[in-house]
Amino acid sequence: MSKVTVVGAGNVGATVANVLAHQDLVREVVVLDIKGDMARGKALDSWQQASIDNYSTRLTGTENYADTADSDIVVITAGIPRKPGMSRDDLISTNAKIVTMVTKSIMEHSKNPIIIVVSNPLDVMTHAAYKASGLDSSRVFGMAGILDTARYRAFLATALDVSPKDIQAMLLGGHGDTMVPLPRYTTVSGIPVTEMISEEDLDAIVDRTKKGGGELVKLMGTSAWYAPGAAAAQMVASIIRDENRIFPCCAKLNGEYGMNDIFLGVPVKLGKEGIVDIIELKLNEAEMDLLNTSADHVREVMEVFEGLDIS
Ligand SMILES: NC(=O)C1=CN([C@@H]2O[C@H](COP(=O)(O)OP(=O)(O)OC[C@H]3O[C@@H](n4cnc5c(N)ncnc54)[C@H](O)[C@@H]3O)[C@@H](O)[C@H]2O)C=CC1
Ligand SMILES: O=C([O-])CC(=O)C(=O)O
Repeated sequence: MSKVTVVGAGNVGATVANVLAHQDLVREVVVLDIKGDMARGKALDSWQQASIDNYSTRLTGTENYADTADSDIVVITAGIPRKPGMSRDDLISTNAKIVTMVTKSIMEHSKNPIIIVVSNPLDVMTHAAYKASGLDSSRVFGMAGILDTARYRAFLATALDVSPKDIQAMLLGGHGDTMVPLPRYTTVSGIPVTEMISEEDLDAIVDRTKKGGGELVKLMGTSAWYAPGAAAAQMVASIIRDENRIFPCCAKLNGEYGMNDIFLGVPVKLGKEGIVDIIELKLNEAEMDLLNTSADHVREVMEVFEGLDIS
């Protein structure tokens, strides 16, 4: 495995490329954007950082899909981000066209890549890429849960005054305000989080996590990029290293959690062929209700997608 393409050289795409280069895991990262000079500029800037930060990964920028030929992994970040007052779902008509077009162009030059989708609204854009690619669903999935749990872990680390490194957490559902952080599956160095924080404080953190993307949009006028970029790069690393790490990712369900034909955040094992396994948690009734509500919301956005004229 040695070639990764990142589509979109904006805030998230440039960060994914830069973090990946720092991991020094792949021979080549190609950054593609309709703004070719922006892609070339950001790739060149990152490449000029190589001797300072000690990596060999070669970065190049382009607007030409021929340069993405034979990519092992493609990370799609192309599309518009939201502005204050918007929901991720408001991006659908613009981003559905972009993600579909990008995926088709990628598939003209790479036979069997793994595609990681980042563009929003995430769950439905992952479906769009899956549909446009014709790839097996084990090779097309979305980044959201690593970011959402990272926010949850950061808020908990602040509240408990501990390192975020020691907080382990799982989260399910769509990448929106209906996402389902799981306190029952949250530990601090093996200690159940519920033994370390009051129910009231934990509820407030769960609520803040659900709205975590919006909090940053409000602060910055556009959406986040450092943690999202690092999260996508972490998925790439698990695949390249064939590590079988378990992360919450947006995956196509084939009967798991009693659902079919829907892309939703669930724990998956990520290895060199993509999703090796989807892990089914033994949810209690309240958790299952929350997951069903989140799935219903994703289905509503799917209906909007099905009604769009993408061609
Ligand atoms: N899944 C997640 O957790 C997250 C998702 N996002 C989403 O990622 C997407 C990108 O966000 P940012 O990087 O902040 O936006 P940005 O505006 O900084 O960058 C987007 C880039 O996409 C490029 N682009 C647009 N159409 C294209 C096309 N047809 N082909 C190639 N490139 C194209 C633009 O020229 C621009 O450089 C947004 O949809 C945003 O909502 C952002 C953060 C987290
Ligand atoms: O909030 C947004 O629009 C971008 C995103 O998905 C996130 O940062 O979680």
